[in-house]
Amino acid sequence: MPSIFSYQSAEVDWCEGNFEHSTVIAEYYNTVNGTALFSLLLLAPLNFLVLEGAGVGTFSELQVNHGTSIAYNSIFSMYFHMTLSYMGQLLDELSILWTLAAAYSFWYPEIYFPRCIKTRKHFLWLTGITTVISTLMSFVKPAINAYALNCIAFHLLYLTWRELKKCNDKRVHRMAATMVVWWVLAISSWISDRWLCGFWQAINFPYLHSFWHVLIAISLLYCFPVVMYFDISYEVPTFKPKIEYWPSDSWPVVVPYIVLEEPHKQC
Ligand SMILES: CCCCCCCC/C=C\CCCCCCCC(=O)N[C@@H](CO)[C@H](O)/C=C/CCCCCCCCCCCCC
Ligand SMILES: [Ca+2]
Ligand SMILES: [Zn+2]
Repeated sequence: MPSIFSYQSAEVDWCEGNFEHSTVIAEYYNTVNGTALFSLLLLAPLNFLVLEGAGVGTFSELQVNHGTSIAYNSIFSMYFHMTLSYMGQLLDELSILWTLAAAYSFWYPEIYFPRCIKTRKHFLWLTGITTVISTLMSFVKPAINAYALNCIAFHLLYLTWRELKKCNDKRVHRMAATMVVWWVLAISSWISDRWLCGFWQAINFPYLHSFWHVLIAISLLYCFPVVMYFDISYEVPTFKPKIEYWPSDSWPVVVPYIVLEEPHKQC
């Protein structure tokens, strides 16, 4: 019986051939492109500086904490693709589950709480209990965990749509549209790698999962400011958040971030 740390003991094996470029790294390109998530960490210092300057410390702390958990996602993803071990798969999936749980706990707008939940503290308990149960269930059939995690994106899409209906800030609509386009490209790559591997191998291009890593990281780069925009609108209604791009709007490659303007609430 192989150990849970053994190479290739995971239930899942991605389309890229194993040990083709290295004797210690099972899926070379999937491992290397796992670093794409680190690029998300750019967001943490940028928003930290801007929001701290405006005296809204709590948001920046959350950003930094979130940056840390995304760093873990990135490290566990690389470990998984390097070893294709059962432990690697669970660390990868469970770190995503707990990062999403933390994001929901802090940023899920109160107006969408279930009727029986009256305070954010109660919501924290609900999220915590749901996450612990999901963690235990994830050992039953690890191969379906990633599908379940991907379904959460549909809930995020639904929330974004509900919020956009109430919002007339064109920059937010544009940012949300950009996030969705990158996510569609990302999820198409992920599904294609899983379901059409024979085809990609036949044309000698089994690298779609490594594209997923980069595309989902870009989508999240746009997702965070959208989520923060709505959170600030609810939590600090005296400020009006505004989406800005670094280094400027006109550059082809930009990092989005939030600045705060007083007073007025638009969404
Ligand atoms: C009010 C809630 C706000 C939520 C904000 C979003 C917080 C993001 C939290 C987690 C980051 C996810 C990091 C992804 C790591 C990918 C690692 C990876 O590739 N793992 C694969 C194996 O290597 C595995 O098969 C993939 C599993 C599926 C992961 C699904 C993640 C969904 C994240 C939601 C993305 C939303 C983007 C915009 C949606 C329209
Ligand atoms: Ca493989
Ligand atoms: Zn991966």
